[in-house]
Amino acid sequence: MSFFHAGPAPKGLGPRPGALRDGLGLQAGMKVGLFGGSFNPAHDGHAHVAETAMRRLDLDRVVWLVSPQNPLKSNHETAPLSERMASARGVAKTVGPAMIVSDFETRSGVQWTIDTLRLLKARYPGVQFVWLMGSDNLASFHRWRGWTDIMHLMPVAVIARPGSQLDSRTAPAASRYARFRIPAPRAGLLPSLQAPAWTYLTAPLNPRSSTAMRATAGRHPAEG
Ligand SMILES: Nc1ncnc2c1ncn2[C@@H]1O[C@H](COP(=O)(O)OP(=O)(O)OP(=O)(O)O)[C@@H](O)[C@H]1O
Ligand SMILES: O=C(O)c1ccc[n+]([C@@H]2O[C@H](COP(=O)([O-])O)[C@@H](O)[C@H]2O)c1
Repeated sequence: MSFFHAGPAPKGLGPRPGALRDGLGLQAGMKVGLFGGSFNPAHDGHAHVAETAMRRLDLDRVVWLVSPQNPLKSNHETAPLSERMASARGVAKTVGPAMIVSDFETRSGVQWTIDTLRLLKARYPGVQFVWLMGSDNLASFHRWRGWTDIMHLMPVAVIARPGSQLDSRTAPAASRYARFRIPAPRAGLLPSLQAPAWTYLTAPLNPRSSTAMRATAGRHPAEG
């Protein structure tokens, strides 16, 4: 199992003996954010999501799950996994030692988030997981495979992203699960709640996107 801790484990939360063999080094009782992404490349918007979730949900760890390939995106622009892992490691390091960057999905041969989350829940029964995503993904969440199963599997925290806030608040997933929404000031309770439970964390916003970074990187210097 390949994984990467972005620094020494925080004091008192180091992996127990044998934890490295388990893969991610997660221990029962930990509150852990699962942050899936293409990270093509990673950027400070991702750091913003991880930091916001750590602070507002009072998490012990955030696992950056570098996806083999978003099943809803075209693969022709997706950089090799090794490059995206390196990119995610570089950015995760800026957030701190509670970040874990993992190719768990590739190693496990899964692509759909529902399968990933079921595997992780089965493997770490005592861990309190929360699925993390930007609000653009809440807007299209009803198109994900088994999205209602995801809602019933673990709590979900949505971090506001510029350009998708209105969309996501009126999204089918938001309406369908409106009565399970936890007000943001009580988001610290989320990891310990039984699913379905979700929250929407607003402001401050970070405008960065991988698409914009790829566009800039691809532009000829003379184009400015
Ligand atoms: N600036 C941001 N603010 C809030 N959430 C973000 C931000 N950037 C990315 N995310 C979230 O991070 C997760 C992984 O995103 P991803 O790796 O696809 O980056 P991206 O910038 O959205 O990429 P692309 O532009 O290629 O679609 C998604 O849940 C996405 O919503
Ligand atoms: O399982 C699905 O149907 C599904 C559809 C779209 C995206 N996802 C996951 O959502 C996460 C964010 O994807 P992306 O490409 O926006 O970074 C990543 O872990 C994807 O595997 C999952």
